Amino acid sequence: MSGRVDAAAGEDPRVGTLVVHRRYVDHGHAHYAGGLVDGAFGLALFGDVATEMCIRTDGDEGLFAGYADVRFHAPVRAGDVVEVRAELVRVGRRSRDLDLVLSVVARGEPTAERPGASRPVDPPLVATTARGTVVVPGPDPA
Ligand SMILES: C[C@H](N)CC(=O)SCCNC(=O)CCNC(=O)[C@H](O)C(C)(C)COP(=O)(O)OP(=O)(O)OC[C@H]1O[C@@H](n2cnc3c(N)ncnc32)[C@H](O)[C@@H]1OP(=O)(O)O
Repeated sequence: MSGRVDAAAGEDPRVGTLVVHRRYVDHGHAHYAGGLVDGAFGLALFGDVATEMCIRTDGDEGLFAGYADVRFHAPVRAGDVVEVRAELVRVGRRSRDLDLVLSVVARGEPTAERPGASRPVDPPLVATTARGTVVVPGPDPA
């Protein structure tokens, strides 16, 4: 897995912070016909990228409070390489809202002759999107 963080200007200086992870979808995750991966796999990756976001913005792993508007736009398959992005879009007192996107950036195309054949997916295929809310600890009482 790789990670990258950028910050952009916003009302709260943390708004616009971006965290990106990449991950190979190993064949142990294939759950349905055709190597299809279950939707919960993507939600677990959203949890990981949200955790790094909380670490970056608040010095704590945070806790996921909920998801809104989870959408599965396209399948994720074993052998894919996926990119997961979290962008901080709102900072509350202890809550933080994240826009979450999982895209397929490479996909396996195995054949009998070349079982390892795979190609980059360009532009990336948006597979799953959601809005998530995480909660971090409040400031220590003085
Ligand atoms: C990102 C993680 N590292 C990885 C995970 O995925 S953790 C695994 C899944 N999550 C959990 O197991 C968390 C279980 N839930 C809890 O522990 C608690 O419910 C909570 C910590 C998430 C919230 O509890 P509490 O601290 O008592 O909340 P409040 O004091 O009432 O509210 C604090 C702020 O959070 C907002 N909020 C609370 N619940 C929700 C919700 N379901 N959806 C959206 N927002 C929620 C609440 O509005 C407060 O916001 P502000 O502080 O005013 O900004």
